[in-house]
Amino acid sequence: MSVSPFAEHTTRLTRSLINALVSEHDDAALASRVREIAADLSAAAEDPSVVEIRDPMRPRSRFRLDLTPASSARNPIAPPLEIRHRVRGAAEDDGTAESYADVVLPLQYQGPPGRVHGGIVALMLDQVLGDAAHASGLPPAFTRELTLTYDAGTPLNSTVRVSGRISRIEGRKRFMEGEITADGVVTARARGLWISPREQSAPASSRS
Ligand SMILES: CCCCCCCCCC(=O)SCCNC(=O)CCNC(=O)[C@H](O)C(C)(C)COP(=O)(O)OP(=O)(O)OC[C@H]1O[C@@H](n2cnc3c(N)ncnc32)[C@H](O)[C@@H]1OP(=O)(O)O
Repeated sequence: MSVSPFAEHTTRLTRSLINALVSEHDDAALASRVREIAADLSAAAEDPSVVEIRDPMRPRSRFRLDLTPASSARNPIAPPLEIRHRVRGAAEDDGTAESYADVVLPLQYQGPPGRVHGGIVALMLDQVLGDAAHASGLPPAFTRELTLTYDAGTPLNSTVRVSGRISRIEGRKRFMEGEITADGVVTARARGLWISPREQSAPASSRS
């Protein structure tokens, strides 16, 4: 579902406010940024219908009404995770359907200095693997198990790619795998199990 320009603009300004809070340690500098952001918020709220934004997110997530703290365009605590779909080709050339997002994480997502917090790494992989688990025609499923391996720091302030795909399906169970790469180097890997609740899967006679 698309998000209005006003809602997305307000989300972006709120992200800027969050960023100011973690970036500015001097109250005078913080106050200056707060005044600017407040003025922008007020100006947009004067007439939401005329608000325009550059490069709007085009949510392609399989979750129709995405309000999650992982990828919603109207939830400012979410990383700006615009999930897309592709079939791996060329270099990989295995024809596997994949969900992926290219994302830049600013300072509010920091764990160790200069690196993305491990919980945020897990959040993004959970969301992208969850999206991939809902490839067309498959019923809703929940994360049952998620195992992370942190191979290297995931950098802040530069584009990283979060990818996920189905490795195999057994009845109600979907085994998933994915990773985060920075400049083509894997920084974190995830393996997980998604399960459809019994009532959402096939009729009783064909349950697995
Ligand atoms: C509108 C936008 C929406 C956006 C949604 C975004 C979602 C983002 C991701 C999430 O946050 S999901 C939320 C976090 N996860 C949960 O809340 C799930 C909590 N768990 C459950 O609700 C239930 O455990 C679940 C529905 C997943 C499964 O319940 P069941 O009672 O149907 O499972 P059951 O224990 O019977 O296990 C099913 C099968 O898997 C097997 N199994 C369980 N754990 C396993 C494991 N770890 N490895 C291998 N097999 C396993 C289990 O043995 C069994 O095998 P059999 O069918 O052969 O008997």
